[in-house]
Amino acid sequence: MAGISYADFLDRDYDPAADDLVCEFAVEPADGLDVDAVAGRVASESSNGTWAELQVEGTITDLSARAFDVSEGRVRVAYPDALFEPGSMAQVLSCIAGNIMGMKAVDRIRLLDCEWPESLARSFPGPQFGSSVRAELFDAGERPITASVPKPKVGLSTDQHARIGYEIWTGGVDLLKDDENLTDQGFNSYEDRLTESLAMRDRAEDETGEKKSYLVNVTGPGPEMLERVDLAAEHGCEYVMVDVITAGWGMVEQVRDRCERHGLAIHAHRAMHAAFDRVPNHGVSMRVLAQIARLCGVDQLHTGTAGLGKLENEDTAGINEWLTSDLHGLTDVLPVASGGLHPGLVPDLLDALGTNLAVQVGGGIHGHPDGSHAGAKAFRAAIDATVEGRSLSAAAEDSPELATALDRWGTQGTR
Ligand SMILES: O=C(COP(=O)(O)O)[C@H](O)[C@H](O)COP(=O)(O)O
Ligand SMILES: [Mg+2]
Repeated sequence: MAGISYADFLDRDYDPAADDLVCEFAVEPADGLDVDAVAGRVASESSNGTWAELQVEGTITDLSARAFDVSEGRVRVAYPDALFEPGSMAQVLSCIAGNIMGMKAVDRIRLLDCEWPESLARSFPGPQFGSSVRAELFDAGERPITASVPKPKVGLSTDQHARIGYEIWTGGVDLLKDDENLTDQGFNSYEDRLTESLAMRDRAEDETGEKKSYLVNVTGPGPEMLERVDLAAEHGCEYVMVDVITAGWGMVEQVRDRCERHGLAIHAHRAMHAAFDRVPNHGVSMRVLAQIARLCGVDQLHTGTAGLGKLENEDTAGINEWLTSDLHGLTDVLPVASGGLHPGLVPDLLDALGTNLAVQVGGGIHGHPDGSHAGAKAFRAAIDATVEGRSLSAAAEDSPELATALDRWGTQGTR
């Protein structure tokens, strides 16, 4: 028998094994504690220690995490592979972002980044399609794919929603998208919306000769979500949309599994992410949330607008780079820029984020003085011009809709 206490979880000489999960935390020690004391507590509480000294025997300490790289305000912790249930994001997060977030020993603690070893990463499915949808589904060439969410975000009837779909699709947008809080309400039921919107999609495809699709929000009570996925496939949709944070990662894993049976792609909306990542130095970074989403297998993920739109963003470009770089052979994720965008922001957006992207616009299309169809044309004109290297003012000479959008919103960011 040997005693283990917090201090035993700090080991500056530890050299992480190839299959360790290494997590980087920012920590602000509470009054009276130094960073070493906090580092031991973080590794302990997130693996197999507690506040009291425990008498343990055998190899149980093989499952202990080790704080090995400790500097002012920063701690890196290595977690042994055997600590984790393969393929269970809920279990992984209960370790690395669980009790430690509420420890009195720290005033603030933020999980900043993770280095995912191959064994753990490959125990998750990863995306099925990722950024290949741009070429494979939409034949989009060099341009980003485009999406639009009808506004007002809730309250439109099914008929109004589907009609707006028709207007934006025929105006040149690729994807109609449900909003995060539109699911299956009395004013616009899931199944009616799905069938009526897809009927409009078929019409828009016939008229434009372009592929169109629909990001239908399947978020809901657990078993219902899977039924909604089945319905989306039955009715010939290529995607489902999931509010991944509010639905929970276990549910995302189930949806991913069901989508594979049907060959459906997953668009991930991140509503509520800011509850985890907005307060500086506390919570879980958007970078880590994006990593989790990729492992769980979403194909598209909202990652912000590089500060141009209406919502706070954390390092959109860095997160997008991570999502589109190799991760032990897992498929990439197509980043989605959304939130307060309008046509005048497209050049700065693509300059900051490149074109391997989906760009999603709500108010910047439906707030167009001449309506949603004109708004969609203005947005598409801005995308095409930017990709072709033309200025918006030059493009506006050929596109009265773009000229009107630029008169209304200029090229300024939103808030
Ligand atoms: O409704 C919108 C965008 O509407 P609008 O285009 O009118 O602003 C989305 O929910 C945001 O994408 C969320 O933000 P993020 O993409 O940052 O998660
Ligand atoms: Mg929204």
